[in-house]
Amino acid sequence: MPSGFEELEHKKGALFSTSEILRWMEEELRHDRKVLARETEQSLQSMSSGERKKALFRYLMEQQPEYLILDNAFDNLDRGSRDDLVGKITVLADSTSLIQILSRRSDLLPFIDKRARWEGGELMWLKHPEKEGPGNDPFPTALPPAPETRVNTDPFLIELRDVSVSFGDRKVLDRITWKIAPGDFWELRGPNGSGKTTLLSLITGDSPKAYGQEIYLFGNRKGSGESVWDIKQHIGYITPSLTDRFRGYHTLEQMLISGLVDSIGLYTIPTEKQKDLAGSWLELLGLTESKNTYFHDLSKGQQRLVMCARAMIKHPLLLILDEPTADLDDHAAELVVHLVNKMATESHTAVLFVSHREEPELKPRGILQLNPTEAGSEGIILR
Ligand SMILES: Nc1ncnc2c1ncn2[C@@H]1O[C@H](COP(=O)(O)OP(=O)(O)OP(=O)(O)O)[C@@H](O)[C@H]1O
Repeated sequence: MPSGFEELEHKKGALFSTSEILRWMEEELRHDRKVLARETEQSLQSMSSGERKKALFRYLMEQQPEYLILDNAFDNLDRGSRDDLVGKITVLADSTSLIQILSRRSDLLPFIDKRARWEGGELMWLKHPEKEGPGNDPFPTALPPAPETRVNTDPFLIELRDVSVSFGDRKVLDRITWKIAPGDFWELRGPNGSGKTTLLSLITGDSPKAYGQEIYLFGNRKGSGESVWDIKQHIGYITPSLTDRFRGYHTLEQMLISGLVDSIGLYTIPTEKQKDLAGSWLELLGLTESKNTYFHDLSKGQQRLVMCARAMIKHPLLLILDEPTADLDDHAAELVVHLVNKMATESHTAVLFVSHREEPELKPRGILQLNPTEAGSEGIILR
């Protein structure tokens, strides 16, 4: 037991974390055993991240732990689900010891009275609240140019007309009409389970639910014979889980160049032109000295910046950033938001930012809000 936690030594503890959810998902897939959501037919895999968190919390409460570790408990939660969880935790705090691990200062529960910082492999107990970091422009150089000029004559990259999606009886999207034009900067908002991931999968060509609907992707009507590849070649995409697909040893330079050839890892010898372009991105990120460093040796925040740069390096027509600040601390999240603002303003790429957490520094020019109703979520354009 680390110093400071001796009183919990022989007590029964429980862990509320994303890794626990992943563990139960694995259990469900491998052994076909439902533990977290026994009362529903639905698999954990198909649940929204908010629904999974609720299921884990319910299960842990049944175990009646004497202390509970909350590992970034509010990541991936919208405001309503977060308030709901804060309420439950506040009640629990009367009878149970809590250890809150957090990366974003705004997540700190008001009644947590002892604080420590994890630094250099050690726990440092804090006497005073920490100060905010400085807010200078972290990326002063210009955005590296597109490797080739693309000619796009379509007025809209994406067009959805009255698109509805249901899974069995569950109505998820209700008559969504939305257009993304070249160079737009959109934020997609909506509470947990409102259908954000479902909507993204219609745009990326990954959902069979797109068939038979009026959806136009990069000038083609969906279902007109285009392949998923035809769609994906126009899209740069990141989700936090994409990082997990890069197993093995890839240097930063290789990681960036792999974004030009759309591969997970680099299996061709890069040209000098590709190396120069990767060099310009490394300079922008302040990582020039680290060009031969392995991606997995970077901090999580640096990895996320590199993943954003990798998705943007070819200046795709559409860049989709799905929860790009999830699991990051304040400073790292701020850097990602600055980089996204820069990519949106200094390029012709349309940017779509999806996040539960309101990022105050994000400067989208349009917001699509999904509002759940009985008939599925309606899409409201806020700006
Ligand atoms: N394959 C599926 N089968 C059954 N239900 C599904 C399936 N995929 C999604 N759903 C349901 O559709 C709803 C919308 O899910 P979706 O993942 O799109 O929401 P979300 O807004 O991305 O949520 P979150 O922000 O929590 O990730 C949820 O209630 C989810 O359980």
